[in-house]
Amino acid sequence: MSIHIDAKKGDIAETILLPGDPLRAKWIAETYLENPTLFNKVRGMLGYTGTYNGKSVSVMGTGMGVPSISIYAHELITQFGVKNLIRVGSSGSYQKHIKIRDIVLAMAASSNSGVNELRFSGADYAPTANFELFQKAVDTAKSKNIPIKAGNVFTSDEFYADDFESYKKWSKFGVLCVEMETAGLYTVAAKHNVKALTILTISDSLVTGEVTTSKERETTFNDMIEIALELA
Ligand SMILES: O=P(O)(O)O[C@H]1O[C@H](CO)[C@@H](O)[C@H]1O
Ligand SMILES: O=c1cc[nH]c(=O)[nH]1
Repeated sequence: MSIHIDAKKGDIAETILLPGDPLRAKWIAETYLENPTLFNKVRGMLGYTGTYNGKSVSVMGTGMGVPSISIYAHELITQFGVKNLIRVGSSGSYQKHIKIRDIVLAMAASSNSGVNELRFSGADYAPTANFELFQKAVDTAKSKNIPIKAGNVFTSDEFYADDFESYKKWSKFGVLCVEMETAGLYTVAAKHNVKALTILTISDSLVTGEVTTSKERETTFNDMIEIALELA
């Protein structure tokens, strides 16, 4: 047991899917895993382990934002021996050509989060995806005929930005979309020499104003999950 995860060593698989929403974790476990067993409900952050195509896989919510996912990633890696951390999240599009329900692989994460500025004494650190997981996700998507986009994403500390228009600077510099955890996840994984990848489904667009419902964000987005599960 760690401070935030009520499990024993061995209860959690080496590969874990990490949605922000714990109810999406429950939906993934109940929809895709054989014999899912609940290993955590501390703070309602539901975590399950089951099998997918005969391989042991876990799924657990992370909550929202860099501090929350950093706590869970740290404990999963250091206390439970997790080796492959795959975030499956929702994201807002920054580009006209990135449309609702598109899938984006985060090659790298720009951020306005202060944690790495603090960690690296004011210097820049570029949190990047693990190449092996990235390549496997690209190959899996191709074999399943699932179109994907890939590039730089923005990990924001704000969901409701004071200046809505501020996204346009990132958009101009080629950033594809916004979410709130990847820079933290990639940094913690790198620190501990384990693998991480973020797969996102576009849930809304800052460009067009389109949105999906919270129920859709909880229980759809199957293509992203089907790619992630093949990485186990
Ligand atoms: O759908 P999840 O994985 O929670 O991801 C996105 O959704 C939340 C905001 O609604 C943030 O956590 C953001 O990163
Ligand atoms: O962090 C997020 C996630 C989805 N949509 C957004 O606008 N921001």
